[in-house]
Amino acid sequence: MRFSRMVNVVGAHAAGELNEVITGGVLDVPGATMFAKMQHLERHADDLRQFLLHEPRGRVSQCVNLILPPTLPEAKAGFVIMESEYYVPMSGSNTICTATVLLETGMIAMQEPVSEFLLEAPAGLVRIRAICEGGKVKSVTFENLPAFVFALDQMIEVEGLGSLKVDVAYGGMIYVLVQAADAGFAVTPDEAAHMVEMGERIKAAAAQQLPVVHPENRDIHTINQTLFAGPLRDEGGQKRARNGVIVSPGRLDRSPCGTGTCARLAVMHARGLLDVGERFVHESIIGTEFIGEVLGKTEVGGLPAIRPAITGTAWITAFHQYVLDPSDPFPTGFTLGDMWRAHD
Ligand SMILES: O=C(O)[C@H]1NCC[C@@H]1O
Repeated sequence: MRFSRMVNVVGAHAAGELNEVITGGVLDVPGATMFAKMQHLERHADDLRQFLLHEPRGRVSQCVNLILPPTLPEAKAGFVIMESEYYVPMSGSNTICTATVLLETGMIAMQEPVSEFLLEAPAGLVRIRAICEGGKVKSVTFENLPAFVFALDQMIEVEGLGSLKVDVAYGGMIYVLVQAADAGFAVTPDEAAHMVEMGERIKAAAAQQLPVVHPENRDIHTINQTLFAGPLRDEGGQKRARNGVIVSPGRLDRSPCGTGTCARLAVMHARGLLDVGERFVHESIIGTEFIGEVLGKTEVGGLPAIRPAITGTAWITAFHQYVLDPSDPFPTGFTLGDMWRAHD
């Protein structure tokens, strides 16, 4: 049998979120920057993303990353992040999985006890510091691109919820942040389906009523994730909170969400709730954790911003070789509205 496509993929999860990594079977992609490579895939070669993420090969609650040669000489590798419906400039759980797979498969030489290198995401350079022991990546800390607040305490109208107070912030993607209690949620697993329903409605309402554009990259615009923020707690001097992020086309991030955590760090810092040098433990709806930290202050396009860092751990789950039989009627898969919510 001759297959028309063979793609090697390493399965990995960070804090429960499955973010697989393509390690073979795909050549370099045209584009002078990682962002341009991402746009090339989006506009001219989206079949790879659909082949891997749509059914019957993929599932709605996963992402996949394509490792590419970097365009910036200081980076060890580049990667493009593919999600269920689109490409994103940055993602926390995907960065942790990609760094772990690069090190644990030897694509980047592991140094124990600490491996440090730069990865080139579409949004820019990300500094990786991985704690390694006995061939295992025990944790990955990455310094994200600067995170900043677009607006605090905005009122939006949401069908079925009425008026809702929200914040809007960038953490690698653009988030609408809602106090979970204001929408009636405690961020517990039994609420997951209802949170998705409401989160998608809040996202659509916020995207329409609060248009925003990244001040330095006009191709990054529009709110595309909802973060339900659980109440801030202080446990023995450690600040922590639960949260739930609704990812398109309508499912909960299994991890505490790295980019969402960065957006929340920016909001907390802007409200005086978290200082430079302070750590914040963010918990997911399934009880897993990422640690966030404000490394320093900076600015983006004239807006005050922070330099956030996120720490988490990933585990390899599988080595797949996905193939396409030329007679397969679903070369780019399919989606069905029982799990893949349809959008208006
Ligand atoms: O950690 C994050 O930033 C994300 N996790 C899956 C969806 C988001 O990209």
